[in-house]
Amino acid sequence: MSRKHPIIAVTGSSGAGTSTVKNALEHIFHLVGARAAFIEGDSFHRYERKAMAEELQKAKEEGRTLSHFGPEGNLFDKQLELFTCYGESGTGVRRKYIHNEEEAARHEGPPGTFTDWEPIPPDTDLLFYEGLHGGVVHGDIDMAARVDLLIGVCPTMNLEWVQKIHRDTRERGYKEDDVKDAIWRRMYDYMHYILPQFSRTHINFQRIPLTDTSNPFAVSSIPTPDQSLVMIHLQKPKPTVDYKLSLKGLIDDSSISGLNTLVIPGGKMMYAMELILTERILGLMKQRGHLDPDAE
Ligand SMILES: Nc1ncnc2c1ncn2[C@@H]1O[C@H](COP(=O)(O)OP(=O)(O)OP(=O)(O)O)[C@@H](O)[C@H]1O
Ligand SMILES: O=C(CO)[C@H](O)[C@H](O)COP(=O)(O)O
Repeated sequence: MSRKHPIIAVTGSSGAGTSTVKNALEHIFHLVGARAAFIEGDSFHRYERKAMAEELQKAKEEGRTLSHFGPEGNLFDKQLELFTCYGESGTGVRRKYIHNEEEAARHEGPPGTFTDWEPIPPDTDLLFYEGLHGGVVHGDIDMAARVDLLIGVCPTMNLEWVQKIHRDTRERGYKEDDVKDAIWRRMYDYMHYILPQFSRTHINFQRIPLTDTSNPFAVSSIPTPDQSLVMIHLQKPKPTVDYKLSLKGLIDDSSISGLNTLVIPGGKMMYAMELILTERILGLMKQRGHLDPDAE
């Protein structure tokens, strides 16, 4: 945690929709005049694609677990180094993992490789991490402890798979069977490193489909916002009754379903995020003594 150099992290599994939520956050940063250093979680993978395939084969022969969800597949120490360094001095290094041809053209490197490490831009107001491990805890590594605002994006599991299957087959060129294998291979690490993060978050957003996603591999299109609800769990700080009631009043057709949970129509998710997160981000900006006077 850092008053002077805060860190905001959006954490979720592959296909959960963290990149989509990043767009809402970018909009809020623009509204409040916050300059952010953007960090992509996939850039902390340990191996490039070809090396990962070789390591996966070795792990299979040796009966070891290896996936992009766990410590063997990622440089948690390097990510912690960035979070620590940024919190202390507002500096650090970043790189990108190039997923496909489109990104390859943008970053001048082949798909499945990393760009070089480079310093993050100077004079930013906050660091924004989006990826798999914003709140991971493993051994001596406690990423969550370094994060000032940790947001979980966790659709119901079937919907998460639907989104991953669509994205990987349509945008990343994988076959359905490859995606099936990847989901299966990652399950141990999913349970041990991805899921526990959602108990450390400040807020979780969980999209709930209202169409039949019972067989994710047979779903022809991703449920639209109108075909879903969103559960918002306000974990830290615990919201007051007045705050919950005011949110309910501001979001049409919402309901309070539990002590700290609100359910809203799927189409209102971006609005709700703006409503809830803008205030929290303004709070972080105030703490560091940097606030655009027009932002409120
Ligand atoms: N709220 C949403 N409504 C409809 N579709 C969504 C929503 N969120 C995500 N999707 C769809 O799900 C797929 C995965 O979303 P996205 O790329 O944001 O996931 P991700 O968590 O960033 O994945 P990764 O970290 O692996 O890149 C995309 O096709 C996206 O359009
Ligand atoms: O989205 C992912 C993790 O969040 C990808 O699975 C990961 O980045 C590796 O990509 P690829 O298998 O295409 O090399």
